[in-house]
Amino acid sequence: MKFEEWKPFYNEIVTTMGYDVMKDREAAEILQELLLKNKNYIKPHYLREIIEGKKVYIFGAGPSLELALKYLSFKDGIKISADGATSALLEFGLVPDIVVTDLDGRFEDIRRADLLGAYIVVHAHGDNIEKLKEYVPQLEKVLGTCQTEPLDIVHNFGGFTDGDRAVFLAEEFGAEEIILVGFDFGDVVGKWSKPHLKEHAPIWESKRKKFEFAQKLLQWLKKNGKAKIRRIVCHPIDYAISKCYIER
Ligand SMILES: Nc1ncnc2c1ncn2[C@@H]1O[C@H](COP(=O)(O)OP(=O)(O)OP(=O)(O)O)[C@@H](O)[C@H]1O
Ligand SMILES: Nc1nc2c(c(=O)[nH]1)N=C(CO)CN2
Ligand SMILES: [Mg+2]
Repeated sequence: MKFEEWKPFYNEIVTTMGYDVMKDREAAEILQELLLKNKNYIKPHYLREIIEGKKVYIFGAGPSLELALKYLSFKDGIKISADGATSALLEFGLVPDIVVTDLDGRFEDIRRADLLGAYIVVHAHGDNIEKLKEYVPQLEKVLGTCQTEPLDIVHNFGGFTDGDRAVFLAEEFGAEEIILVGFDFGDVVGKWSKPHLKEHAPIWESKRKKFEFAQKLLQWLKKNGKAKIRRIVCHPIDYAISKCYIER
């Protein structure tokens, strides 16, 4: 997505969510300085090499993620986890190829994924500056992103929440097919979404607004992008069996 296409979405997000544009810009500058100082940033073409022309599974943190990980194998594609979903993948013995995060998932798991070979796409925004300062120096292979104007080594491919940003990233780097897993949205937030959640939780107001933007952005991309985007849905049949299928 070009920055000019992203701008109207961002303006609406800032107005609805009450974000501070100057702080979002400051976060992007801080992330760029941290990456230059620690020399732990990667060039975007690394991601193109692994994504272009491929089937890409993108894992969100919705409640159905557990059933999908239990009953399906994801061997025939590249795996991108959105933040908290990284913990679930690791729990099921899968290592994501790429993690997309604003660093509010369980950091031990994000760092473990990095050490096991994943590229970590770290997003800078006005409300995660302290996390950037603490965690970015501990990572090895980072691609920086922001939601304001892109900088030399901090990119903006479009997208808002970790989940839909991962989808915009896959589109940007030429994925042929994108399959969403654990993208339930709805009224229940999956327990992997936040480190303090022990169980799936009823949705709170700011998260509901985030989900609305995420869904709107995904609709836009389905219409305007090149990749075919589909979703895996999983329903429990009884305590031992589940039915998972790809939505048409
Ligand atoms: N029901 C759901 N519960 C949790 N995540 C979901 C759900 N449905 C879809 N998702 C997607 O999975 C992604 C998981 O990311 P996660 O919740 O860890 O971080 P996030 O986007 O940074 O959210 P927040 O800003 O609230 O921390 C979300 O960004 C969202 O796009
Ligand atoms: N300023 C600001 N920007 C964001 C935020 C956030 O909490 N604050 N959360 C995001 C991920 O959902 C993406 N962008
Ligand atoms: Mg997050």
